[in-house]
Amino acid sequence: MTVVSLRDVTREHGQVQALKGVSLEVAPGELVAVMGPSGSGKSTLLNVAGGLDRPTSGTVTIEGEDLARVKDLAALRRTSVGYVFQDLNLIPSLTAAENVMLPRELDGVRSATAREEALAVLAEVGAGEVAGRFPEELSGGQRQRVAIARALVGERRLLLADEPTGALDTATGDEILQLLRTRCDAGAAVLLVTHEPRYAGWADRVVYLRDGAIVESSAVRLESAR
Ligand SMILES: Nc1ncnc2c1ncn2[C@@H]1O[C@H](COP(=O)(O)OP(=O)(O)OP(=O)(O)O)[C@@H](O)[C@H]1O
Repeated sequence: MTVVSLRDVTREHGQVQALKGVSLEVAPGELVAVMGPSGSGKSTLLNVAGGLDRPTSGTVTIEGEDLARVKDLAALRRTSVGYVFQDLNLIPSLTAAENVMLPRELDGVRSATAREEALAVLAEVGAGEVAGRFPEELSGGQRQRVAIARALVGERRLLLADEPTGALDTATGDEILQLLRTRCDAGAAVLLVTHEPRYAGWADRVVYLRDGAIVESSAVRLESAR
């Protein structure tokens, strides 16, 4: 079964057609890079795919569930979808571990269990030693790892990453991509927005958007990039 499927999706903002009939499916274990010029609809595609934004027309399904029919979309998002945003959105008054625990606690997982899970996933992303620190005490790369840990916790099957390598140096960016790739190889589906051909080289498939439409889709998976 595909993890996420978009069928003939449009998204209009007033006169602006951010997406014009996009169809896309991402399977378990597949990393799809989304590329295209600024304003081509990449972030809109990601938001619609993850149920953060609703399409004007067309259908979005996550693990077979039509998002238009899901009663508790927030709960589905918390259990199935992990987001890594450009601006990270870490909560400044919470430590790294508490930030990672939060989505699990919102799902009713006991604090002690949520903490154990958070510490395990922070260790997995190489941020175990900063678990007790607040976001402002972390470097950009550490913050990004914490944000990724928060997206991974709870074994969510769909990961959406919008320029997760942002302003990071190449070595740190490669490590972040490696983390996404590892989760993907373990069965998650990943949609990655990137401007960098270097990072698209980690993908199984690259989808190019222009003016809200997919203009090209190509298999890549350059083994030499890894
Ligand atoms: N809330 C909104 N209201 C009005 N227009 C919007 C809104 N969100 C996006 N748009 C417009 O939709 C189009 C697609 O925007 P989107 O952010 O998806 O592009 P993008 O490819 O992610 O761009 P970038 O690479 O610069 O982040 C743009 O023309 C943008 O101005």
